[in-house]
Amino acid sequence: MLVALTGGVASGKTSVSDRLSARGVPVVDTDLIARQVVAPGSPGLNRVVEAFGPEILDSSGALDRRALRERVFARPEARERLEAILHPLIEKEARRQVALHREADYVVLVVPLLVESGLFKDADRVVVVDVPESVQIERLVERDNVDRSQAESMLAAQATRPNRLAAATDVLDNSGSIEELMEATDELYEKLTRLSRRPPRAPRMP
Ligand SMILES: CC(C)(COP(=O)(O)OP(=O)(O)OC[C@H]1O[C@@H](n2cnc3c(N)ncnc32)[C@H](O)[C@@H]1O)[C@@H](O)C(=O)NCCC(=O)NCCS
Ligand SMILES: Nc1ncnc2c1ncn2[C@@H]1O[C@H](COP(=O)(O)OP(=O)(O)OP(=O)(O)O)[C@@H](O)[C@H]1O
Repeated sequence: MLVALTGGVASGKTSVSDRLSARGVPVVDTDLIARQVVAPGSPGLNRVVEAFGPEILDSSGALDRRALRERVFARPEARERLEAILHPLIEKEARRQVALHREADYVVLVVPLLVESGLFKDADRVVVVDVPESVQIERLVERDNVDRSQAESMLAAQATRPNRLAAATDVLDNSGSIEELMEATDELYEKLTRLSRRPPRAPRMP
C-alpha cells in the first residue's frame, strides 16, 4: 500500500514522518530526494545551472538553495521552470526508492506538493497534515528565520487549505501541541497497519 503524506510548508509533515519512521514504517521523502537530484556534479544540477545561471551556485559549486528559493518564490514562471526540470527526476527516484520496500505492508511517501503537482495519483491513501495558515506562517518564520513576506509568498505558491483537504483520505490536525500531533500519528499508525495487513495465505489443499 502506498500512503502519501502531504501538507503545506511547515505544517508538521516531518514531525509525523519521523514518528512513523521510529515505529518502523519505511518512509521516502521527496524533499530529501529534491536535494539528491541536484547534488554537486549531478545532471540535475547542470540543468538547473543552464536554466538559472551560475549565480545560483555557492563558492564550493553546490546549489545555493537560499538564492534559488528567493528567485523561485518571487516569480511564478521561474518556479515552473525549476519544477519542469526537477519533478520528473524526483518522481523517478521516489518510485525507485518505494520499490525497494516491496516487502513492507505499506510505505509512507512524503510529498509536500502532492496536490499542486499531480504526482503520485496512484497513492492508496492521502494523509494531510492540517493547520491554519496563520500557524504555518508563525512556525515557518520561527524555524527558518525567513521574513513574513517570504513566508507568505511560499504559502501563495502552494495549494489552498480547502483544496488540499479535498484530496485527503485522512487528516491530522496539527493546530494543537506536538504531543497531540504524536497521539494522532500513533492512531494513524494503528489504522494504516490494520488497513494494509495482508490477508493470511489460504491453507494448501491436501
Ligand atoms: C526552491 C528550493 C531550492 C528551496 O530549497 P530550500 O532548501 O530552501 O527548501 P526545501 O527544499 O527544504 O523545501 C521546503 C519547502 O518549500 C516548499 N516548496 C519547495 N518547492 C516548492 C515549489 N516548487 N512550490 C511550492 N512550494 C515549494 C515545500 O513546502 C517544501 O517542503 C527547493 O525547495 C526546490 O528545489 N524546489 C523545487 C523542487 C520541489 O518541487 N520540491 C518539492 C518536493 S515535491
Ligand atoms: N504542534 C506543534 N506545536 C509547535 N511547533 C510545532 C508543532 N508541530 C510542528 N512544530 C514545529 O513547526 C516547524 C514545522 O514542522 P515540520 O518541520 O515537522 O513541518 P514540515 O511540514 O515537515 O515542514 P516543511 O514543509 O518545511 O518540510 C518545526 O520547527 C516543528 O518543530
